[in-house]
Parts: sequence; C-alpha cells; structure tokens
Amino acid sequence: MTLFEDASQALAAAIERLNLSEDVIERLRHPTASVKMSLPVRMDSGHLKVFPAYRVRFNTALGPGKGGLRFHPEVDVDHVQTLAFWMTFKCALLNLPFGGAKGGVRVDPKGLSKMELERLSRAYIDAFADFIGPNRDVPAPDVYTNEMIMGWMADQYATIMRRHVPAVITGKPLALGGSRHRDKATASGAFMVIDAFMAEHDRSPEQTTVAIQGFGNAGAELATQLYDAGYKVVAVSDSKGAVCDREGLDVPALREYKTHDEANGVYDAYALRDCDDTRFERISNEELLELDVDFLIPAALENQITEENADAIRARVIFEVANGPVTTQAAQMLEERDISVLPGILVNAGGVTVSYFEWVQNRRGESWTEDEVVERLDARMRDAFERVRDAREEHGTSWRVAAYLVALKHLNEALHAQGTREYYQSEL
Ligand SMILES: NC(=O)C1=CN([C@@H]2O[C@H](COP(=O)(O)OP(=O)(O)OC[C@H]3O[C@@H](n4cnc5c(N)ncnc54)[C@H](OP(=O)(O)O)[C@@H]3O)[C@@H](O)[C@H]2O)C=CC1
Ligand SMILES: O=C(O)CCC(=O)C(=O)O
Repeated sequence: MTLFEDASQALAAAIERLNLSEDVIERLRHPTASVKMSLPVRMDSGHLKVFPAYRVRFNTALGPGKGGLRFHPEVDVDHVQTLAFWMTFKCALLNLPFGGAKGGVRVDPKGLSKMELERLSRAYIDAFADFIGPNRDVPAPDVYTNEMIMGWMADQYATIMRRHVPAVITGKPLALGGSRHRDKATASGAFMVIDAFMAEHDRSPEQTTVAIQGFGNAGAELATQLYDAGYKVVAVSDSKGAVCDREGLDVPALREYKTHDEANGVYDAYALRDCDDTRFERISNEELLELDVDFLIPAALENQITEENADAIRARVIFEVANGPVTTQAAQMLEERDISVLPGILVNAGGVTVSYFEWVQNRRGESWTEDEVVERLDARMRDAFERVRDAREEHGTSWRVAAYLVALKHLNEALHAQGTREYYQSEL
C-alpha cells in the first residue's frame, strides 16, 4: 500500500460518518496540481548534477496552498502528495485561510557543501517561481530545510520578481521578515496540546515518562520544553540511533552537544550516541519506539509505527509530531489496545499556524512581539484540541478520525460554496 493510500483510509473513516456528496469525495481523491521539475545544480567540483524536485497542491478551496519543503533522499511524488494531503486537513482543522501543499527535492543534503545547498535552493525557486506566490502557494521549512534556506529562497524569488515579496515563503530569518517564534512553533504547539491533554487527566509532569524519536527542529525543542516543565524525558534519538536513561536524560546537555557547528557543515554533524558527556544507555531507534513509557512522541519521519511493530508498542499515549509516523492500520491496532494516538494534523499544527502569522505580518507590514505570537498560538491550539476532543466524544471515534471529521466539515462547506467546478482551471 502506498503512503497516500494509507493516509486516505483515515479520511475514509471520517467520510463514512458525514453525508458528503459524491462530487466532494471524488475531488478529495486527487491533488489539484502536481508538478515535477529537474533542478540542474553545479557542484563545487565543476560537475553538473540534476535533482528531481516536486511541489504538490492537494486542495486549495480554503486558500492558497501552504506547506513545507523537504530535502531528503527518499522524497518522491507519493510522499509529497501525501504530505500535501495532510497539510490540507491540518490547515482546515486550525481554521487557517490556506489549502494544503508540500514540496521536496530528492537529495541527500548532508552530502552538499553550503554553496551547493544554496545553489540547489535557488534552483528550486527558479524552477517553481511561476507555481508559487503569496496568493497561490506558500512554502516553508520541513525536514532538512531551515530558516537559512528559506532566506535564500525568499531572496531568489525577490530577484526573479524584481520586488520584495516576503509573504511568498514563511520560516524566513527575522531579518528578512520572519516571525518571532516560528523556529519553536511546531514544538510549542505540540507542548500546548500535551498540556491540554494533561489538564484532563490526573497526572503530573514529574510522574510522566517520555520518549522522543527525532532530535531536530521539532523533536529537540519539544524535548527541551518538556524537560523544563518537569517531564522525565527518558529517551531521544536521531537518524543514527537513540540514547536512554530511565532516570531522565540531561536534555540541555544533549542539545548543546547536538547543536551544529557551522564549521562542520550545515547539518548537525554529531550523532547523539557519540555524546560522552552524559551517562546513558545507547539503544536503537526501533528499541526507542518500543520502550515502556507514558508518552511516545515520534518527531522524525512518516511510517515509523506500522502493523509490523504496532503490537510491540508499550507507550500509553502517542503524540504524532511528525507527519504520518503511525500508519492508519497501526493506529487502529493501537486504539484497540487503548493506546490513544493524537494525530499530527492537530499535534504538529503549531508550525503552520505561526507560518500563517508570519504571512499576515508580511502582508500588513507588521512585526509582532514573541508574547503576542505565543498568545495567539496558544489560543488556536487549545481551541483546536477542544473541538477535536468534543467531536471524539460526540461521535465515539478515535482522536485521528475526530480530527478528520472536524477538518472535513469545514473543508466540505468551502467545496460546496465553490459550486460545480467541472471545467479545467490551470493551476500554473
Ligand atoms: N519543521 C516544522 O515546522 C514542522 C515539521 N513537522 C514534521 O516534523 C518532523 C520532523 O521535522 P523537523 O524537526 O522540522 O526536521 P529536522 O530536519 O529539523 O530534524 C529531523 C530529525 O529527525 C532525525 N531523523 C531523521 N531520520 C530519522 C530516523 N530514521 N529515525 C530517527 N530520527 C531520524 C534527524 O536526525 P539527524 O540529526 O541525525 O539528521 C533529525 O534529528 C517531520 O515529519 C516534519 O514533517 C511538522 C510540522 C511542522
Ligand atoms: O509552516 C508551514 O507552512 C508548513 C509546515 C509543515 O510543513 C507542516 O506542518 O508539515
């Protein structure tokens, strides 16, 4: 089964409970637009290399496409389309005036020098300049892209358009019109959901053990916020392996160790398992997922918990910070064992929500304080959590199906209001 087929199954469970028209159901089976380009990039050696690159808009009934851009060796059209599908429902759930989109380049960015990375980033914008735009499709960071890359891309777009267009990309450096707190937003949003969940359960952070897969923008910042709030973070991992201490890891020390050294390249050069500053056990990424913990937080890539390992999961609750780390079938198996899975379209929505704030600030020529951003984010995340919680109680479904129900109801209204759209409308 492809990633997209798996993701569509979660939507199907929500569709069954709503009286949607056949037209709407058919439209939600297909992306609005899907473009593949080849990016020729001059390597430092003088050789030319061509990288496949994608941008998919899944649905734009609620507004311009919105979603991150990933540099990863496993990027393909199925991945990007599925990520755009999730963005569609995430933006609908958070009531953002955006549709869902995603982009990616099939490349191992860790093998590139900083200059090669910059040329690749600018080449992406050269290729997709006609496809994106503040009212059309607005990229942002995702796995192995960051604020520096967004800055190069915003600059390349301005160069092509011969004017400043900051709202074309979010997650930019503050100096180029970025928003305060965008760098922490995915983690903060997840923390707010966890906090809202905790408020409804009789449990204190000090009694709660947590394992986190992925120690990048989302995972490392969330580990820090949980550690600061008193949670016992017992295991964290990166792409090379995991470290574990049942008494609780020294998260600030690990973060300090992991933080990249520009001299070593653009990406974090160090593997957590090589850190010898702290006392911990070295375990595999698979072992981390199967630890006996209260909260398991996959914050790396999709397809990590599948029907293969779902039976071995011992966590009490899973918060999906990554997009699609738990397959639909695995989520059903876990729910049958009373393991709740709070879905990524809710838990990781803090990133795109602050991206929306950045887009609004750019369009209004404003710059909000960090407190203002955090306060607005908190209000939206808690409101989304409560709407999903209420839908779950009303319909007696899982958290995942409840989140799709809420998002789908909103999207359905927009699709209906658009009327019949049988004509071909160029997305380019
Ligand atoms: N950034 C954002 O704003 C948002 C991100 N997300 C989602 O969160 C997830 C993480 O994104 P983000 O933190 O931005 O990405 P980053 O590139 O900042 O970090 C990715 C992290 O995952 C680790 N990793 C990579 N492969 C594996 C693996 N096979 N097993 C364990 N760890 C692995 C990396 O390890 P290493 O350091 O060794 O490379 C790194 O620590 C993705 O699913 C993304 O789509 C969702 C919403 C918003
Ligand atoms: O900030 C954004 O626009 C999108 C972030 C993203 O890619 C995601 O939520 O998966």
